[in-house]
Amino acid sequence: SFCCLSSSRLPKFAEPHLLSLPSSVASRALVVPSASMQYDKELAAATKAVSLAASLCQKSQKELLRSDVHSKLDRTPVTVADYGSQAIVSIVLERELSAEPLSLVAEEDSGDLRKDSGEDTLHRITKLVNETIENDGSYGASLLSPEDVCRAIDSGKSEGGSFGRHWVLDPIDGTKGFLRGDQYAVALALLDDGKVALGVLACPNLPLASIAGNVTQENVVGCLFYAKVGSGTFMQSLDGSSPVKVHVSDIGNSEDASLFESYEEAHSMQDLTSSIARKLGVKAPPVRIDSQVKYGALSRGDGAIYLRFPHKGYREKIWDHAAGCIVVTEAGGVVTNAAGQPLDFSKGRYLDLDTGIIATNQKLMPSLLKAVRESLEERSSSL
Ligand SMILES: Nc1ncnc2c1ncn2[C@@H]1O[C@H](COP(=O)(O)O)[C@@H](O)[C@H]1OP(=O)(O)O
Ligand SMILES: [Mg+2]
Ligand SMILES: [Mg+2]
Ligand SMILES: [Mg+2]
Repeated sequence: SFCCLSSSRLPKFAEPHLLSLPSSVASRALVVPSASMQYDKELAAATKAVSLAASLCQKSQKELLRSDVHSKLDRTPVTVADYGSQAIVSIVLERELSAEPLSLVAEEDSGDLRKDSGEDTLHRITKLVNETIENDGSYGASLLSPEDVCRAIDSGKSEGGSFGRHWVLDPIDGTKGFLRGDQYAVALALLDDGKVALGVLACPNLPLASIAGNVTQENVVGCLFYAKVGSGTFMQSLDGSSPVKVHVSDIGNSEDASLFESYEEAHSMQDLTSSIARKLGVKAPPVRIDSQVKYGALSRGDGAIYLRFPHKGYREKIWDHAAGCIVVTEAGGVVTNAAGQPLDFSKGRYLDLDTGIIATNQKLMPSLLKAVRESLEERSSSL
C-alpha cells in the first residue's frame, strides 16, 4: 500500500493573470507580464512535474528490488525510479507547456533500456510511470508504451547553453542516498538565456521541521522548495500544505555556524572541508546529507554553510546545482565557486569549474572565502 498524490492535493498556483481578463484585453498584443507574473505558468508546470515524480520515487523506494538497480558506465548507480522520474517530468512539462518547444537537459538516457538486457527494467519503469499518471488522473487514461517512455526519457538530451530556455533536471539527485533509504531530491530548474529563472526541489525524506543539529522530533517528512527569480523561496509539504517563505540563517559568527557536506566520503575532500571548518572555528561536527537536500535545508536556515570540494577530475553537472542554487539565493544566500564567483550555468551540460562550490549567507561569505583560500593554499603547498 502506498499514498499517492491525487491531483486535487497537488499544489495550486495562480494562473497567469491574462487568462482571467476579458478576451478583448487578453488579445491585445502588447501585454508585458510584470515581474511577479513572469514564469508563473512554468513554475506551476514544474511543481506539478516534480510532485508527481516524487510520488513515483516514494512508491519505488518502498518497493525497490535488487533487480531495479543498475550500474552506469561511470559506475554510478541508476534505478527504475531515476528513469521513471525523468520520464514523468518530461511528460508533464510537454503536456502542460505544449505551446513552446521543450528543451530538456537531464541526467539519464534510454541507451541501456533499449538493449535486450534492459527489457525487463523498461517494463517495470513503464508500469511505474503509467500508475503514477493514472493515480494523478489529470491526463485521462491513455497508457504509455515502453517506446513512449524511452522517447520521454530521451527528450532530456539537450545541450543547454547561453541562449533561450532550457529545463534542467536531475530526476533523482543522490541515488546512493535513495538506495540507503536516506535523503534524495528531484531537482528541476529553468534556464533563460543562461541564467536560472526558477527552481523546484522535492525532498521526499526531509522532515518539515528543522534538522538543525542533525536532530528532529518531527515525523512529518516530504518538502517541496520552489523559487522564482526576484520572488523569494517558498517551502510546502509535498502533499500540498500552504507555502511558507523561507530564509537562510542570519548567523554572523562562524563559530556558531553548522556545516553541511556530502554523506558520501568519495564525493568530497573531507580533509579540506575540515581544515576550512577549523579556520572558521566551527564547533559543531559537519552534518552529512546526500544530494541537493543540502541546498533546501540551507535555504530555511537549518545550517549556515555548504561546502562541496569534489576530488580532482570530477566534473560537476548543471542539474546537480541549478535548482538548489536558486532556492538558496532567493532565500537570501550566496552560492559561488571556491573563488567567490557566481556559478555559470550557460556552458552546456557541465559547470565550467575546477575547484569547488560553497554556499552560505551574506554575512559569513567573506570569512568563508578567506578560510577556503587559505586552506587551498596550504593544501597545494603540501602536495
Ligand atoms: N565521485 C563523485 N564526486 C562527486 N559527486 C558525485 C560523484 N559521483 C556522483 N556524484 C553526484 O553527486 C551528487 C550527490 O551529491 P552528494 O555528494 O551531495 O550527495 C549526485 O549528483 C551524484 O550523482 P546522482 O545524481 O547520480 O546521485
Ligand atoms: Mg546518477
Ligand atoms: Mg545528481
Ligand atoms: Mg541523478
